[in-house]
Amino acid sequence: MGKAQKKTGKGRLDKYYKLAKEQGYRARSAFKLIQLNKKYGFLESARCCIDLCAAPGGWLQVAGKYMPTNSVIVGVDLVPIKPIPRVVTFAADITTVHCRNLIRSELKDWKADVVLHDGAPNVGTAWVQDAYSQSELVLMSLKLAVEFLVKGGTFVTKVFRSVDYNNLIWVFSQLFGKVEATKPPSSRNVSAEIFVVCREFLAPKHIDPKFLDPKHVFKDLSSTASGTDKGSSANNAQANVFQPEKKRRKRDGYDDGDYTLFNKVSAGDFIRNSEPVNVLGLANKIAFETEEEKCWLELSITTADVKTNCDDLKVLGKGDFKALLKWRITLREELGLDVKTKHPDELIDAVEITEAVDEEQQMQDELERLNAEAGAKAKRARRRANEIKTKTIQRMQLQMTAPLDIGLEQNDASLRTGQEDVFDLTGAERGLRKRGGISKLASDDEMPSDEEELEAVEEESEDEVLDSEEERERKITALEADLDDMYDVYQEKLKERDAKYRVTEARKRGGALEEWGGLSSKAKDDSEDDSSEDGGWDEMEAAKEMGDDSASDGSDDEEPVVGQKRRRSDHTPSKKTGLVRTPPPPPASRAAQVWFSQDVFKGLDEPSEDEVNDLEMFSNSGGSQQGGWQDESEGDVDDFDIVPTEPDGDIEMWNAEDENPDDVKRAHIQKYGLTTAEAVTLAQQLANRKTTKTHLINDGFSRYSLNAKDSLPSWFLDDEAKHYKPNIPVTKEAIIALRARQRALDARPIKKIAEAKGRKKLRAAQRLEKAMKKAEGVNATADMTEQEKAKQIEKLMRKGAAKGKQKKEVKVVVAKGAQKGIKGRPKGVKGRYTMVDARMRKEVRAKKRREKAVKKGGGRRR
Ligand SMILES: C[S@@+](CC[C@H](N)C(=O)[O-])C[C@H]1O[C@@H](n2cnc3c(N)ncnc32)[C@H](O)[C@@H]1O
Repeated sequence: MGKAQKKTGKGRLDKYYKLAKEQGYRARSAFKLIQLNKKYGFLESARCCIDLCAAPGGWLQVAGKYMPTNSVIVGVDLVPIKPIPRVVTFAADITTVHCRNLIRSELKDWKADVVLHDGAPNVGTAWVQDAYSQSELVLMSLKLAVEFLVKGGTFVTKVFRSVDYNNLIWVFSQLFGKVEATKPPSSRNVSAEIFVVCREFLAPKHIDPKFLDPKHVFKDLSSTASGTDKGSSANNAQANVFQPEKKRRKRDGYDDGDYTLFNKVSAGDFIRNSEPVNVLGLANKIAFETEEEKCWLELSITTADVKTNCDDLKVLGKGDFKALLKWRITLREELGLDVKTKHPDELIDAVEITEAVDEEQQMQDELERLNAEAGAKAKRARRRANEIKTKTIQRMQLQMTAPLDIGLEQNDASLRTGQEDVFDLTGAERGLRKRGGISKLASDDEMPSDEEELEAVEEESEDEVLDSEEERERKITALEADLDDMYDVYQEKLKERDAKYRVTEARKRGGALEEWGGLSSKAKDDSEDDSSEDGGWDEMEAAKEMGDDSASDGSDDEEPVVGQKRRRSDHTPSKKTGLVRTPPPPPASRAAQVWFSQDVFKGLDEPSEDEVNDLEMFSNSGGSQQGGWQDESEGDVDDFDIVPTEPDGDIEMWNAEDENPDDVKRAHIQKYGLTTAEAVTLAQQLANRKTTKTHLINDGFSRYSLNAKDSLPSWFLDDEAKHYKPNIPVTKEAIIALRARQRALDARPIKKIAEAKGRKKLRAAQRLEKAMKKAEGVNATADMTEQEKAKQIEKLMRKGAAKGKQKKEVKVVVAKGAQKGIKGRPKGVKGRYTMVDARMRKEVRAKKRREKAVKKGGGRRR
């Protein structure tokens, strides 16, 4: 058994407690139901469930999660339960009629598929009393269960290991087809609780009320069951002799008419009785009282040991009993009661045989033997399956079999070929071939054909010694190495194919920007290789040709690459021009091709003279910004990319690798503020002195930071980088603060509106300027009086300050009611107006639709 769990203090806050907190369950007990349901699966198919003693509601939450939507869930407890979505709860005592009525009124004539009971009375210190009231509560819950359960339904209850346990199980087995007691892993070892899952409710038409009456169940059942109890007197007597070491409980009390604790038998009875074993088992002492018996004491066969043994039979062991039985046989022969036909030892053998008849022991031995056999068999099967799998993978690499032959991997999406993000085994194979791995494998003389392999497997099953541990280890190591290789090849493929991936990788490595374009000479070689093979880039292109929109995401990302400034680590100056030669970029995606085929990009392939000069200057001076433009003067159009660039903000970004990461972070925070809820939470905690810098630093030394990564495979590390991260709790306040900031950002006008406002301002300024000029003209006029000038200027300025041409307001009059069908101006309407009616609205809308369709060119034409 494992280490005992602490039930107090921190021992309570075990992993299930934490899990419950993490997953939002109200009580750790939720996991008990989850585990019970995992084993028996009663919730998924249930449409109605009653949870008795449900507070605070952990089991209800689980029921709500696992049961189908629209199912009915009712929870009852002495204390009120906080609302849970789609769960009805009552506060009631489950032992009362009131509770029963409440459930009835809720369910009407529905029946429950599952009744749960995790009740525990409010326990005090008297254990026996507590256990009894728990058993009573269980019986009460059973009473409700039998009333509300549908035939075939399930009743799950918690019982305690106590004297009543067997009685309860007996009652359950009278009412249910299957009764199993189990202790889910989340139930603490120190707890005496056990969960009993009763399935297949028999729904008998009439249930004897005694089954549900604590008085009868907990008192009378033992006598009912005693008929089959092994501890009946005769059995006990045998057992006392053959296994005297075992102390048996006297479950059925004293035998009828025998109320004495001390039994004495006479030696004569023992010698003459045809069942001496029973005599030995039942008696406490063999007495030598008659004259004849006293004579037997004088015989040489009656040794001192025999005399002592006869004095107190209850303290004897198996050997002593054997000695007494031998003595009895010899004496009977002396007395002429038996003919000396058999050697006493033979008789003892017979006794031994009788002893072996101890069924319980026999069954246990047999079970142990069978278990051991089954275990060994399973181990052998596992080992063989591993072997076969290893070989199948090797064969697959040699294209001797399809991936579907491997049961496990065939479901693994990462192994499916023909998709962008797959763990491309074809590619892996190519990679291996490049590394000589496949050739190594292929040249391996030991590689068997299918038949050979089958034979080998058969041979192996005959001769298990061949499967030595070392051999297995060696093969597993080889397999792991192969898998690592495949993963590397897969990563390379990914880089070649997916621009997005390259960007992410580049960022991750803090500016390993040579990865950006995948344009190193090696990449070029690879791409050439690939072009002759299936899969890879060609496959993707082919997929796109076939209108595979899903790939267009990645291609969209590539668009900016053409015009962007790139940095290469691998730049070789051209012999002729001294320009930096870079391998060609991967062919643009279809979307990119369409985009760059527009007129506006025409001619961009050829740099102007000035640009070439600039480029030469850059390259000669060891400038690090190249790519994009093609150097046709080489006549090798596809081979070289040259990017003319000017130092700008981007360069700073690309050179970020040289900077101190802390400085970069600080600059980022200064520019954009804290952007994550975790960061805001920590900042608030620091500001409110809820934590200190030292604390945070100490917390930094966690399992995440001290995670040894030596000799771990790269695929594992990549995966861990994605998922093995500290979970920093965030506060409500942090979220509120971030949301407020986001709202403020959202409230800022969008660019278009800001531009429109700017235009408006500009026009107003232009108008004012125009008015001022005119006013100056008026002022300079000599043939106007000062008063006239002032009037004129005021008029001009007013006009200048006013908005542009105001649209004249048109009043819309709906042609209904009194206005319907009238000709001319409607009554009470002044100024410009327009009449509208429902017909007109439809026509206008239809017209607009048609216009739109014609514009798009795809609409229906009439
Ligand atoms: C262990 S808790 C149940 C936990 C629950 N299964 C969960 O997951 O949240 C036991 C509950 O039994 C309730 N209880 C005890 N006696 C009861 C009774 N006679 N009627 C109703 N509820 C009772 C207690 O109030 C207590 O809330």
